[in-house]
Amino acid sequence: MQTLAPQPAPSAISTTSIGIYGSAGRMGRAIIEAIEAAGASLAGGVDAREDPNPIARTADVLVDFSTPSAIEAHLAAARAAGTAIVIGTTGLSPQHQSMIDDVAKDIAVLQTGNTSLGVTLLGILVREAAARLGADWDVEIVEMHHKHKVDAPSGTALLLGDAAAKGRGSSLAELRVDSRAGLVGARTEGTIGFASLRGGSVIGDHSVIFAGEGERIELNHRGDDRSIFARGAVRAAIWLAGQPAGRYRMGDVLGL
Ligand SMILES: NC(=O)C1=CN([C@@H]2O[C@H](COP(=O)(O)OP(=O)(O)OC[C@H]3O[C@@H](n4cnc5c(N)ncnc54)[C@H](OP(=O)(O)O)[C@@H]3O)[C@@H](O)[C@H]2O)C=CC1
Ligand SMILES: O=C(O)C1=N[C@H](C(=O)O)C[C@H](O)C1
Repeated sequence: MQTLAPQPAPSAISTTSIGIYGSAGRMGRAIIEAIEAAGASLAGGVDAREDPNPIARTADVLVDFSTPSAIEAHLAAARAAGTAIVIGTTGLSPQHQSMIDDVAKDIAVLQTGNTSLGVTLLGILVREAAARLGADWDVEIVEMHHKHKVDAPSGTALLLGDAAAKGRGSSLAELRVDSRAGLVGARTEGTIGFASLRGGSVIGDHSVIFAGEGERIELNHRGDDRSIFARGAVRAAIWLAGQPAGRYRMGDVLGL
């Protein structure tokens, strides 16, 4: 396992001006507070049915916590203005991922299902555990979120599943099994299962379970407050604003 050398949180007041796609939403509001706390400035916010282009031209960097159907227009606006963008929106399709790869040829793009420090580290631990435990250790991922969440499995669950699949030298597309119901048959060895729970005001809980014969390892993350995502998103934005074109990960920002 590599030695972890986390980068300290930036202490100097940032002068970066940040534009938000999805500014009136739960995350948008938390990000406005985090921008203020970081001493950065808010270039403005855009929500549904508003033109995404003007803010892309005035902001130093954009953050997107909106909805998958808006991603194409937001990427196009960022690319046309030459402005870096952090994408936190989840529920993205493989087509969205291809669009992001394409736009990242021209501008800096960081896409992640979770901007928190804790989940970024958890992804590394999951990959390591999956690599060290044999394929006879079954991997199951359980997530719970608030009742308003519209996508499942969560972006974080998929990020953690991807880490486990990579640890096994494979891809999540090959191993993924979504929630089971009915006479589904016995578990296929090597697959990665997902279960999604929804209710109340849960901010975001994730468990990665490695189940072996007679023993079990569980790696958990519990989010108590949206500020963990908002702080990470602002930190990522400030960092990304200075980067050349390319596709980046939260681990690049945090030095993990
Ligand atoms: N990566 C991470 O760390 C995290 C990711 N997320 C993800 O962020 C996304 C947003 O979550 P949350 O804030 O809870 O959701 P909300 O529904 O509270 O907010 C979504 C916002 O996006 C706006 N919106 C909708 N369509 C557009 C559009 N075409 N252009 C611009 N804005 C638009 C909505 O505006 P209106 O109300 O007018 O429709 C709303 O203000 C989700 O995909 C969620 O999973 C959430 C937390 C952490
Ligand atoms: O919609 C949410 O709230 C969250 N979404 C992200 C996800 O899909 O994983 C991150 C976090 O868990 C909260």
